[in-house]
Amino acid sequence: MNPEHDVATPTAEDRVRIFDTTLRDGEQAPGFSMDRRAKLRMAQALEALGVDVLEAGFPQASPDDFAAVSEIARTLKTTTVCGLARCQDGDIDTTARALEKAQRSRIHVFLSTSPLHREHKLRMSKAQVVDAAIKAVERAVQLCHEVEFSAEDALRTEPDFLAEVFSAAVAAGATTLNAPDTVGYTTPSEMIELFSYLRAHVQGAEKVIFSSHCHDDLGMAVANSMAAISAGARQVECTINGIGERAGNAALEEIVMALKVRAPHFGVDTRIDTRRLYPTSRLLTQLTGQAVPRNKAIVGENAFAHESGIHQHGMLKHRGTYEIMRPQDVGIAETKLVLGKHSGRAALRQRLEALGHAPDEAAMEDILARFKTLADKKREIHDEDLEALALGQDPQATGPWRIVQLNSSTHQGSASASVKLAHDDGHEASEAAIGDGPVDAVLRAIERATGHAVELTDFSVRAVSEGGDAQGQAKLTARHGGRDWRGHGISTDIVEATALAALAIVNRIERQAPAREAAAVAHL
Ligand SMILES: CC(=O)SCCNC(=O)CCNC(=O)[C@H](O)C(C)(C)COP(=O)(O)OP(=O)(O)OC[C@H]1O[C@@H](n2cnc3c(N)ncnc32)[C@H](O)[C@@H]1OP(=O)(O)O
Ligand SMILES: CC(C)C(=O)C(=O)O
Ligand SMILES: [Mg+2]
Repeated sequence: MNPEHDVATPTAEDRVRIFDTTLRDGEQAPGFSMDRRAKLRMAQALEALGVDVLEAGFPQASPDDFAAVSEIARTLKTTTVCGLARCQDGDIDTTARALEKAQRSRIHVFLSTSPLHREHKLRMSKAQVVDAAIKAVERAVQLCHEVEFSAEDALRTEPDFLAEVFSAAVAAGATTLNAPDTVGYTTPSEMIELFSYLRAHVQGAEKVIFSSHCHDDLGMAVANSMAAISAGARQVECTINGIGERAGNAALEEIVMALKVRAPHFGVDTRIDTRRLYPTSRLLTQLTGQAVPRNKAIVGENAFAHESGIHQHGMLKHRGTYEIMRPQDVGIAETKLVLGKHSGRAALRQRLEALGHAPDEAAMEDILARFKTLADKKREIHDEDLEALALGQDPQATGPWRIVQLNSSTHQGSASASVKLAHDDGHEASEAAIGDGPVDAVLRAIERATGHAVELTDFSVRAVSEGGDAQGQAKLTARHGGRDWRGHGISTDIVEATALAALAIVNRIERQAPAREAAAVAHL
């Protein structure tokens, strides 16, 4: 790329308003419904993130959505709170009531303008559409601080008719004009063409803010939003993690970071505190139960993780070789070099050294060979595997402890568990414990029986098969001796899966302790 071309044409306004619709368009997609408590929590996080306008819901949709919008309107301090309404008196009045307590309120009225929607969905003529838009904006203007008008399916609307509707909406009092690509059909060059056309042909264009609202059906929502910005849009509508109808909306975090990382190219900025992007994304996944893909830009688990040796080697020399932004800038603690079958010597040695091992060249060759064999079998190699390799042990060994018997029960809020364990040296240990739940109780019983105290730092259970006898996989991370240890167990019973995972950790600790002591003595 020639850096000389990397400069945007300067525009009069250098700030893009972020209009977040996670709680409206995002929430209306299957699988993403949130109740009002969840919506309020998310709204507070979005205000802390620094969004300019927060579309809190569609108050006419349901009593709970009305209550959610009202509560958000009452709670937020600096963010403009917005509610969506059809061009119908009932919707507009309900939305106004929901927004009554907002420090700054916006009613967002919308109406389809494309021929397909006019003829088949609304059964309205062009004149009727213009008339309905004017009446709705005029009514809304009386009831809130500011009004946004959206021409649904704008990108499949005749441009001259779109300019006519928008001109009428401005005359009626709308101050933001939104041209949504409702079905994610358009391309970046078409976006530039349309926004340039609208800015030149809408009467009163100089008094209003043009906005884009892109869907991701063809995977171009963010690219189209960026194109709209480069053609003068100064509001973009987007959602955390890109959630929204069908394939979703443009992802907020991607737009914001594109504007930041490529600042000289776009020449405009936002008010977003980018360090809150990752925590906000995580909060949404917790509230909806919908995880983001590992390879999701900015907030996915792999966004700042590298497994391949060539990339890891480059990263160890200069992080700029394979990362265009710092993880800390989006709220992620650090870059991860994940060890797997694609890794090489450089990353392996770096991790071994971090764990306190300094193998010479010959030992390193041996560890590398065993590492590759293990990595072919196991997807990721963790610190405890490396420890075993460095200490000349078999990382896939099991024991010395195994479960002979396990019982757990829950009664009126209290849980207890008992375990009988057998050790390779022939002795058996039986212990019982109570806990906050059966999982906690079984962990306490195992600690007592084995004599190893482990502090649980992460715990997850997920189904690995379907049906009534589905297998559950428990994954535990525990802190012991100043480092993390991982274990996993699979069973149709999640308490047993947890016990197996805990025992895997205890066994690793016990297998490695004598070898580590011997290694330490050998170094003296
Ligand atoms: C592109 C978008 O994302 S638009 C927003 C989509 N979001 C939602 O629909 C979520 C909330 N929606 C709802 O809860 C319900 O659909 C409601 C409460 C709005 C309406 O429910 P109902 O009255 O039962 O109508 P229904 O949903 O079956 O059909 C929609 C009606 O709105 C009309 N309509 C659609 N858009 C508009 C509009 N912008 N302005 C005026 N009328 C509209 C349709 O023509 C249809 O009218 P009809 O009942 O006279 O045929
Ligand atoms: C209501 C409008 C803005 C919308 O969500 C769309 O057209 O996609
Ligand atoms: Mg939409």
